[in-house]
Amino acid sequence: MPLLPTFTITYAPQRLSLPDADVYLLLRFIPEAEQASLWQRLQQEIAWRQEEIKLFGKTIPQPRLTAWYGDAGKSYTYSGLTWQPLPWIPVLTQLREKLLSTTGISFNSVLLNLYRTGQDSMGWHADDEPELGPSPIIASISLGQERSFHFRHRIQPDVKQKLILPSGSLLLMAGQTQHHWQHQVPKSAKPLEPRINLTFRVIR
Ligand SMILES: O=C(O)CCC(=O)C(=O)O
Ligand SMILES: [Fe+2]
Repeated sequence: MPLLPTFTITYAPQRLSLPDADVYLLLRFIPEAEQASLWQRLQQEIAWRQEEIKLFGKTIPQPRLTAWYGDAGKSYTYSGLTWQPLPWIPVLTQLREKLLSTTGISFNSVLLNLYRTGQDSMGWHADDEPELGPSPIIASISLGQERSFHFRHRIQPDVKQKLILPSGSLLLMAGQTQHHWQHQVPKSAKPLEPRINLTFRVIR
């Protein structure tokens, strides 16, 4: 299997050495002292739901809880369903503003994922829906249990990069990343604590 250069962890934003991709990791986007209260607010204030998905003609519950917030009118079509976002609430508006001051990007929607245990996961996919435009920009914040995050190249699926996303980190995916790469959060056989992930997006 072709090996990509090892990714070294620092606390400055780092660009990953992935070919055909623009991916940056900032490990301490949410300071440690703020993580517990943010976690608590998100757990309590978000309208978490377990949605169903159709897989090979069968309807099954998604292996995680989700919620969708954003500007009115910015709907999103995904798995054949069109989702209307819930209106912004202060805890999410504050994070959106923090992202604006850090990245200069004004995000208008956010998909939240709650991975309850190591058995919750997200399968291989790319966030390349037409409403995300030709170069989707996604800002992904992680809180709680650190989890593995894998990239694989679309036309050379044995070219992979594996990361750990720790609590407080920000992963930015931009440019042509979604065209050339897929990503996943695999299940873990180990018992794991819950993790909340927020993926802020720009819907056209
Ligand atoms: O949980 C994560 O880190 C990834 C979530 C994700 O890929 C998505 O919401 O599209
Ligand atoms: Fe994704």
